[in-house]
Amino acid sequence: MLKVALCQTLVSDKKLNNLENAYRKISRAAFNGAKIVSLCEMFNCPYSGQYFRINAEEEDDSQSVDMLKKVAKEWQIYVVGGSIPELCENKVYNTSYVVNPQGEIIAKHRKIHLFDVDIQNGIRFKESDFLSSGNEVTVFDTIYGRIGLCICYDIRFPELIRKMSLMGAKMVFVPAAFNMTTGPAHWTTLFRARAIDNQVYMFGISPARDINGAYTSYGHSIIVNPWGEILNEGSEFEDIIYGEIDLDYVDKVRNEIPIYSHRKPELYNK
Ligand SMILES: NC(=O)CCC(=O)C(=O)O
Repeated sequence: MLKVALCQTLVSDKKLNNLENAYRKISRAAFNGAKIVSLCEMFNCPYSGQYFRINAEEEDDSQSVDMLKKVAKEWQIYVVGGSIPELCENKVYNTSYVVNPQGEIIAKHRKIHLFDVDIQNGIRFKESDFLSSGNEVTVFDTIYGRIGLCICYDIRFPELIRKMSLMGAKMVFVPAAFNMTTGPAHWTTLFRARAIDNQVYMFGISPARDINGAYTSYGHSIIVNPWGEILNEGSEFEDIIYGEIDLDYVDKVRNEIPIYSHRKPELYNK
């Protein structure tokens, strides 16, 4: 069994506090036996347009990435570093870094699908006013097997998670920050759907809810198994959510309902 932890941190506009809080939470999760620990989307600044550029960091000059490397090496764990605003050639990306137990970056995902929505009597957000989009599907290898990685709104694109599964991912991490319109409506269903669709473990990592913040996250970080069952789900408050993962169970479900050998891509991949 593999112990995974999701750190649902309360993110403020004080970057150093956010980094210290993330460092403490990751350390506690590792102390409690987690071997893979993940943070939420934009763990170093609030998920709100005005904070992205002023908190953006270049990869080789990044306090946030340095913290991820340090804590991963100290505790000999994998850290899925939620996401941060990444500055590159004057563009800002919503980027997730993954660090191995040696403290090296082994993956980097730039959010592909930007959250541009306008819901009547609900949330209006235009991420593309502030951020540029990535254009690569991200999977990475660990001693526990291949893992897929995408960010928040990316989960709404089933083809993306299917692609990761076809590339061999048995677990998919989704640092995210759903809100009070779409969170209650879709969060749980999306994670369960992607888990059942692809027979993978799905991990959703949210910031804690800050009702006074510029953006109110839903919270409810979640772990779903390949059968679509919720193994653990957080509340709206700060917390660490743990899950015991059995990767043989992925194979069991895939053998029992062999969708990968039954699929007929020649009919629908046109
Ligand atoms: N940060 C995001 O991409 C938010 C996505 C979201 O809330 C959704 O409903 O999708």
